Amino acid sequence: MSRVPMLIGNWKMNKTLQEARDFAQRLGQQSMHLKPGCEYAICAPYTSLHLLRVMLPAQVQLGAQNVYHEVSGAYTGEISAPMLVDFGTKFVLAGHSERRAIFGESNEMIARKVSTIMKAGMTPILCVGETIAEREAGQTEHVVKEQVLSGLANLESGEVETLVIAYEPVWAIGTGKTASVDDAGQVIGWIRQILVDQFSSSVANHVRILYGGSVKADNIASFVGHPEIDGGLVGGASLEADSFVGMAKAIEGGQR
Ligand SMILES: O=C[C@H](O)COP(=O)(O)O
Repeated sequence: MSRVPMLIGNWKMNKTLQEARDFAQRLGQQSMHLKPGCEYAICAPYTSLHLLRVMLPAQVQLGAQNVYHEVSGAYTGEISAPMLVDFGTKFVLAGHSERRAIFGESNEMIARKVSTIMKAGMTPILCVGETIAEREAGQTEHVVKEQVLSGLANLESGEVETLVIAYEPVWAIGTGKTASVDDAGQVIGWIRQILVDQFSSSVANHVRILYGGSVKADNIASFVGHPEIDGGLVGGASLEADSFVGMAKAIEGGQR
């Protein structure tokens, strides 16, 4: 089956309101380049969500970078899924390697977030990927399998087929080093096989699996051109509207 490719920006902890406004204005001026054959979203800091909801071109959906698994209560500093739904948020990242490494999120916590996001009617983007030490020790397949299976542990098959997975080798994030298209395609192929074994071929064929790690306008088409890779989760290159549009054009111009 053919899956609609995705271009998802992750701003991480970047942009004041003025900077977010400048981005949205510039993107709006070029929105004719955001063609319907691809799905677009920006995962912004909470502080920019309202502004982006108002200002982003209609083709670009709203995403958040994190959520807490409880709905309300005494959890100082946290944001719940219903609060994100209020802003019109469609996607929420779960298990980004920066959350795992810097904030100590375990596979179990990530699984709770994934089901919370799904139950609230939003789409989780479950991020998985090995460190350089794990890759060099030949553990990539094992690590990714554990992250995928534990991340999805609280979902039914019908829920799994609507979610998005992002394979982001930790050593390729923000470093300028990308995985080769073949290596990324191989790991994403393993992930799809895990979904076949655990759920069914039909579920596995629906799930979009993205590559992330130093993706930009001049390399995204080669990733999306690989039959297993359904788009990009992009950090640095999503911060400028021109570069976001450059990636959209590259996907549109690529062979898929
Ligand atoms: O979520 C995005 C990834 O961490 C990739 O970031 P990057 O494109 O800056 O390498």
